[in-house]
Amino acid sequence: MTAMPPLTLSAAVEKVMRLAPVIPVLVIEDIEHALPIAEALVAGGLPALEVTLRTECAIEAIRIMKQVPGAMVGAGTVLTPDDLSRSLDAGAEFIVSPGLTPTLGQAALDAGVPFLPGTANASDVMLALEMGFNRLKFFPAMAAGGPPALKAISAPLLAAKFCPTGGVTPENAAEWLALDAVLCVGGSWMVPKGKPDAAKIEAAARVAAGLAR
Ligand SMILES: O=C(O)C(=O)C[C@H](O)[C@H](O)COP(=O)(O)O
Repeated sequence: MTAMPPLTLSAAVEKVMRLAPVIPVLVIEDIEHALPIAEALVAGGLPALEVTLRTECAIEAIRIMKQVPGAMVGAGTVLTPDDLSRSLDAGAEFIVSPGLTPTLGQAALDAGVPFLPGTANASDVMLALEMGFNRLKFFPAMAAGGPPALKAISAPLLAAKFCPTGGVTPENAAEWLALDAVLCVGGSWMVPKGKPDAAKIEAAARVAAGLAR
């Protein structure tokens, strides 16, 4: 793949972030769950799906979820260039990481893939900006200080826009989405552990998709 210049990649990340107010963060324990979960989330209005590489079947889940019309499937918990390349081989359309290392950032730039690196403080954001990334995850959002922390961090770093993730809930999502620096939030609450209940997942997705921003 030809590497895209960083600005184009930022626009591509922003497109993913603007698909819906919430990006579901998914931990797929059983490959049989992948299709019903993706179908229910997309039906409920959440097309961007982040499949975390925390389970054995995550890479296969990316392949399967991509079959759902309208789904935009990305990989989360991408920690190394090897994780990144396995995700891309499976067809991941965007990459999310809990943090940022120069090695991983460079691998994402070389691959020309939309990349949402995790940041938790001003230095993290400055490193990301230095590398050409300005659409960022804020992680762990609540533990790192919640909305007041992100408001303070983003005030001098105007180029950066965020997807807070980690401790975001249906109760606090609106407060995050009201911040100027926030384009969307990430969260796992729409899909509880265990055998998926498609109707419940779709209903939770519909509420999440209806959040104002
Ligand atoms: O796996 C990753 O790449 C992460 O960075 C962590 C996830 O974003 C959070 O674990 C989601 O947090 P909750 O919505 O509080 O469950």
